[in-house]
Amino acid sequence: MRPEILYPFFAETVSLPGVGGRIAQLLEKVVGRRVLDLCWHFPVDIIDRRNSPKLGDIRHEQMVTVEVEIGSHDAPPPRTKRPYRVWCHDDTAQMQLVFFHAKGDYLLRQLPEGEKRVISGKAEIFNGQLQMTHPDYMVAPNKRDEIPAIEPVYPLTAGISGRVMGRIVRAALERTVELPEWLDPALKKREGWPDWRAALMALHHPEAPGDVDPSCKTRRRLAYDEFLANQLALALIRRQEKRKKGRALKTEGPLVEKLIEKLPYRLTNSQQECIAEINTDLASPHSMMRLLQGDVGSGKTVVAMVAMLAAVQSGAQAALLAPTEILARQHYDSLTEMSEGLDIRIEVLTGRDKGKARERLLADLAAGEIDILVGTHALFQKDVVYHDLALAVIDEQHRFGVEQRLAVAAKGTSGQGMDMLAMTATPIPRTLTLTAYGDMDVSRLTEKPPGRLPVDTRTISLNRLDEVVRSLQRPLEGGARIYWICPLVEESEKSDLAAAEERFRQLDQIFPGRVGLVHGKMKGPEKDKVMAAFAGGALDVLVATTVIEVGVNVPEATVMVIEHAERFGLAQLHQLRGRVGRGSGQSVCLLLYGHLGSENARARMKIMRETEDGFRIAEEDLRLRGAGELLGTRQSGMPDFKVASLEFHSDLIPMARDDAKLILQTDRELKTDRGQALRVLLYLMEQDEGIRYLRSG
Ligand SMILES: Nc1ncnc2c1ncn2[C@@H]1O[C@H](COP(=O)(O)OP(=O)(O)OP(=O)(O)O)[C@@H](O)[C@H]1O
Repeated sequence: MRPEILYPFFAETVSLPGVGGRIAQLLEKVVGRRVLDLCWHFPVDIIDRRNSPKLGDIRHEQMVTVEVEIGSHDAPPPRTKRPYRVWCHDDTAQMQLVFFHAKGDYLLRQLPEGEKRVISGKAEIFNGQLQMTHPDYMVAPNKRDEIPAIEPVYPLTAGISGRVMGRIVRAALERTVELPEWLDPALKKREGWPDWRAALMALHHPEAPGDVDPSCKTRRRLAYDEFLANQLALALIRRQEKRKKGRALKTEGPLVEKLIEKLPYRLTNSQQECIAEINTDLASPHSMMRLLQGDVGSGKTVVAMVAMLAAVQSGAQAALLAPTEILARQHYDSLTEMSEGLDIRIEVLTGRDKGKARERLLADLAAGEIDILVGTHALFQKDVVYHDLALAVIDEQHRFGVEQRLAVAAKGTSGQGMDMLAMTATPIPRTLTLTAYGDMDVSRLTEKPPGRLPVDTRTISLNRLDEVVRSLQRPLEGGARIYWICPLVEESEKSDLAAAEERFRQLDQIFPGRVGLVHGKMKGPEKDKVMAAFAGGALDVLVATTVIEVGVNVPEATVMVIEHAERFGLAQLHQLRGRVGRGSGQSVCLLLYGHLGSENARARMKIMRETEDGFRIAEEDLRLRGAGELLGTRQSGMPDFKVASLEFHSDLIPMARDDAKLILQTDRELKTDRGQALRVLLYLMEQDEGIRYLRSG
């Protein structure tokens, strides 16, 4: 149960003064529903109103607070678009105050002719005339104090102005209370970190530009708190899993032997090493928590299959969780193909399966008649009951946080530990794996199957689109298959779709009957049909939005065209490029760029040309990642943090991990004063799933 001291933090924003239903709704979109969410809504900049020059000294676009005398009002004739203007002056110059859609009476009251006023806002010089449009503040000189010297600038949403957002956040902060200190005093002292509430207040009341810098000390304290909560939660869950009686699976047996015998290729050394590491875990009576990290196309599927067969030949079941329906079905197809002649039953279950068929499948699953179940999140819904699930494989390009992990663990046979194998193609740098996986063990596929040629990557301006399209003729005649990826347009799936549809029509005119289109808004079966046609060679060009997840495996595809490549993050580009170069043919990746406005975009293109090494790309990605600049960063499979930023604070992660470990060694059930405070922290950061494993205290 959430401690009472935190109640104010979890109150709804509508309970705040000045927040009605409409504002609460708008807030929910960008910030969230609760007071707590407002606490984490930090300013990104400041407005400094301390500059108070004479009118004659003002520069264009300067933020100023000036004392003036109000002159004449120049109201526009009715029903014209002209703005309302008010003249004012000091002893050096004149300035025009400009108001659109203004109410004259209101302005006459606010700015009576002949009176002094203090005005604050951004001044501009327009055709030689000094003016200020919609000043932020207009007060009588004796109320000058009402104008804040420095104001925080918050990220906004349409419908809520900066002023209103500032007021709402301040109202939320007033509700907050000091919380017991959960930090180790020595650490706090060493880092020079403030108390928790003081840190929160300071971040919302910046006094200098440095105070809104995410790497400032105050922000680091709160980031550390969040990492600490994350690491503690993971450690608690891991401890709980370890407490369960694990089971030893038979890693050697007829199924695995047969599979390896009939594979059309030899396993790479790297695959063999990973299989050996996994086998050691499976064969031991402890639960496995392992991450299989392998670059795109490194052959993770067969490694997972070997592990799943170990479960099956031990008389138990295995499940494979894929991030999307397409991938679930693709995994299902490739596992089914691999299992030919093995006499096992593999089935697939996604959100699409409903009614009688689903019921039958669930009945068979509960009866133990299904050996391997592949699917999406539907695998872990409440009514899905396994006969005896021993291994869950999570092929994960998406979030795999604490909650997801618990949902998976809940499907094991009661009281028994379950083995978990997470697979990721995102080569996340080591420290970062800690945030998603805690101290999970890691196996790495460092080698790609032999005979793969490097992908020839080129960057080309979108201005040369026609040329690019023409150049596809040759490879198509040679039997190549081509992916054409249309970019994600921020927050408007509609226009994504429109762009993709237009490109589809255009290409279809040039290569009639050979082009297919898949996008996120399509129904599952429709998508499958197009994918199958492309995989089978009935279609040669596949136009797709990136919503179509990236894990597809069509070894015959050798050309990848990515439109507006500059809009993608490095990790995503790498993933997409990884769809080609999976067979023995020479592959090409064409990165079509629109506008390489930023340094960063140029750097990303350059790195893509230079290397195919996923680890190098991941490091560069992290280095270059401008917060919010990249689309689709969520796909990297990392948990979302509210305060901490992987870009600025990742050095704190190992510290938090060690701290969490030590805490649980010395205060196993979080019973000491600090332990109690840490419980509060876990609830505050909404990482409290692990608390239920503590003896009450
Ligand atoms: N040892 C091997 N020798 C030759 N080909 C292999 C080997 N292992 C796997 N493959 C083939 O390589 C291709 C890629 O394998 P797989 O789909 O498992 O990659 P992956 O690691 O899942 O990559 P991604 O994350 O990009 O989907 C498949 O066509 C598979 O049959």
